[in-house]
Amino acid sequence: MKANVVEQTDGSAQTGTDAPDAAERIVDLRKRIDEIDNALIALWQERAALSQQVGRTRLQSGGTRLVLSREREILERFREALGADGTQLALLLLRAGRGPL
Ligand SMILES: O=C(O)C(=O)C[C@]1(C(=O)O)C=C[C@@H](O)C=C1
Repeated sequence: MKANVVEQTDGSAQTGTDAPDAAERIVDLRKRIDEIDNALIALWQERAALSQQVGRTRLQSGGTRLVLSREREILERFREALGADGTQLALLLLRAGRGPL
């Protein structure tokens, strides 16, 4: 393994380049990537909690655990926007909320 693919002593991952300008740019770009990842994690958790609330509300009112037409709508939206990966992502999102089928 190359020395520049291990972690630095401060715990941050190395940039993978020895060129200082490129390393600086990479560190900068990674800041935004980390912000986006944190936002995605928070949104993921919020969505799962909302989905569970919807499920509880429906079950307590005598309704069904799932609404497959709604799931199809969501899967289609993600597929249209992101292609096959979107479908996989939507399947994971749905599972995070309502649990496995
Ligand atoms: O929208 C609903 O009716 C939900 O229960 C939420 C949700 C979802 O996570 O989006 C979860 C389960 C249902 O089968 C459909 C959609």
